[in-house]
This record gives sequence, structure tokens and C-alpha cells, in this order.
Amino acid sequence: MIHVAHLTRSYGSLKAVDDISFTIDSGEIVGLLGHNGAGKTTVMKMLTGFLEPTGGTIRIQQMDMETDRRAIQAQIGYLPENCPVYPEMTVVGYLAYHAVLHGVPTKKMGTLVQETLERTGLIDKADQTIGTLSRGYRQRVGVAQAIFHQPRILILDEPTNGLDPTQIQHMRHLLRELSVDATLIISTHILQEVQAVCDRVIIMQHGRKALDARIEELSKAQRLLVTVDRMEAESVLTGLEGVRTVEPVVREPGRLCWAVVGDRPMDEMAPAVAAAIVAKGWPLLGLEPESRSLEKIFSDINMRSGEEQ
Ligand SMILES: Nc1ncnc2c1ncn2[C@@H]1O[C@H](COP(=O)(O)OP(=O)(O)OP(=O)(O)O)[C@@H](O)[C@H]1O
Repeated sequence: MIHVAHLTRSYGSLKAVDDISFTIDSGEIVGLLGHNGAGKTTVMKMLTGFLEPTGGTIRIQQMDMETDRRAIQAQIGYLPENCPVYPEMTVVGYLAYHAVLHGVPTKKMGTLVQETLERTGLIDKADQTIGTLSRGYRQRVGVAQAIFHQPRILILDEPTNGLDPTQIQHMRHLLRELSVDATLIISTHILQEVQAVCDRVIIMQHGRKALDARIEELSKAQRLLVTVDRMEAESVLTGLEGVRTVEPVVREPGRLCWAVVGDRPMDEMAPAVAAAIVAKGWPLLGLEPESRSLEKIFSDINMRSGEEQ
């Protein structure tokens, strides 16, 4: 379990991360999504104990980052952005080097390195010099160094950055496999990445948390779209029991449509909305639940702050 409360990090006068809180349960795959500069890498560096927060707390597996940094780091695998792998080393040599750095006992080293090469599909490349590998395979080496000490938590900064479509497919497959044994936090600015791999998304914007939701919840309907060509419809809809907000939305040019958000489920609200419109004698031209894609939600969040993807 990862528990982050009021996490803040400033660089001079810039608040790169601004009062962020979240909890991540074991086994979750969470996508940290945001534009360049949103604060994703800064959060990840703090979660891995490589960067001091300016404020707030991080608790991982019941331990506090401030007092138990080393013990926490032993449970975390980290793939930094543009993972620095040594080009002159062979794949197997690089992993053995990491094994030594992590204090893996010599008698366990061979088995662990072999297992890691198998899991990351690197067996055939074991004796190849890293500098001669394709970018996709180099990225796998980065993942291999992150997972070989069998961490319970994996933090991966832009794991598919710079990969071609086939390599991206391979990496996604690998990430899903890794999630069987570990909690995954994946930073990305690619929406499709989150949809393809994650079961939850945290959207960051200007250092703040703009959204935290499960992917399956996002695809469920959240608003009821009511097409009625009457300005007065807004106050009628607002007056209905259980309705929280009513706002105009543009769907078809020249048609008035209202997005209704209520406290009750859509299938309970829809008949009341229809009855109210019909009682007024107005033509009800449309009544449907709206399901917003992650792409639409992301663009709505950015529109609200005057930013576009
Ligand atoms: N060492 C630093 N010194 C000063 N400012 C920094 C430093 N590191 C990051 N920043 C700034 O903090 C903000 C957040 O940066 P961060 O790298 O966390 O964003 P990000 O969401 O990971 O972006 P990207 O997707 O481009 O990697 C940016 O405005 C960045 O310029």
C-alpha cells in the first residue's frame, strides 16, 4: 500500500508538485498522466526516495519515507525517464552489476539474473553489448534492472517513450505480466497507454491532482444529455429533485442541449426529466446518458484551464 498525503515539492518559487494526496492498493496499475511539466517525474522521484519533498508525507508498506528510506527503496523497482544503461556492458554483465549493488548474495545471483532475462524476453540478447541493442531492447534492459530484485512496487517513468508500435505492444504485454506480482505506477503523457494498461488514472496538471478515477468508472455514463430547444429548460431541470447541476453543451449547431448531473442513478433520473419536459409541452428531442472517453475528460480538464493537448 502506498499512502501519499499533501505531497509538495518546490523548485525555488515554482511549485512542481502542489498538495497531492492519494492511496494506491497492492496490485493496482496506476497511470500518472499529464502534459510535459505537469509534475509526474517529480512525484515519481519522491516516491522512490530520490528527491526530498518540500512538504507532506509518503508511507509505503507501512513505512515512512522520512525514517525508513533504505527499507522502502529495497521494495521498489524504478525505471527512470531515459533509463541510463551502460552502453559498453553486456546485458548479463549489467544485471550482475546491479545484483552486486543491491547486495544480492552470489549464490542467488545466477538464478535471479536468469529469471529476469526470461521475464523481460532478453535471453537471446544476454551476451550482447547494450550499445548495440535497439531502443526497445535497451528499454527492456531498463525494466530488467528495475525488476530483478523482485520488488513489490514498480515505478516506471515513460516506459514506452521512443518505442515503435511493435515495441510498444511488447512493452505493454510485459507491464501486464509484471502487474501479476507487483503494484505498478506508470507515468506517461500518452492517453492510449493508460487505457491499454492501467486500471486507474491520476491526471496531474500544473503540479496538482486534477482527476483520480478507475478506468472502468470513466467509461460509465456520468451526465444525462437532454436536448430541448428552450432556454427555460435550464431552470425546470435545475428544479428537479436530486439534480445537482445543469449546464448547456454544444452537440448540434442550432440545438440547445443540457448536461444534467444528479445525485441519483441515470435510469432513475431520466423518467423524471422526460416527464418534466413533456408536462411543459416542449418537444423532447433527445435524452441519453453521456459516456466520456478518457481523451474527452483530459481535454475537458485542459479546456477548463485554457490548455489544449
Ligand atoms: N531540478 C529542477 N529544477 C528546477 N525546476 C525543475 C527541476 N525539475 C523539474 N523542474 C520543473 O518542475 C516542473 C515539473 O517537472 P516534471 O519533470 O516533474 O514534469 P513531468 O510531468 O514529468 O514532465 P515530462 O512529461 O516533460 O517529463 C516543470 O516545470 C519542470 O521544469
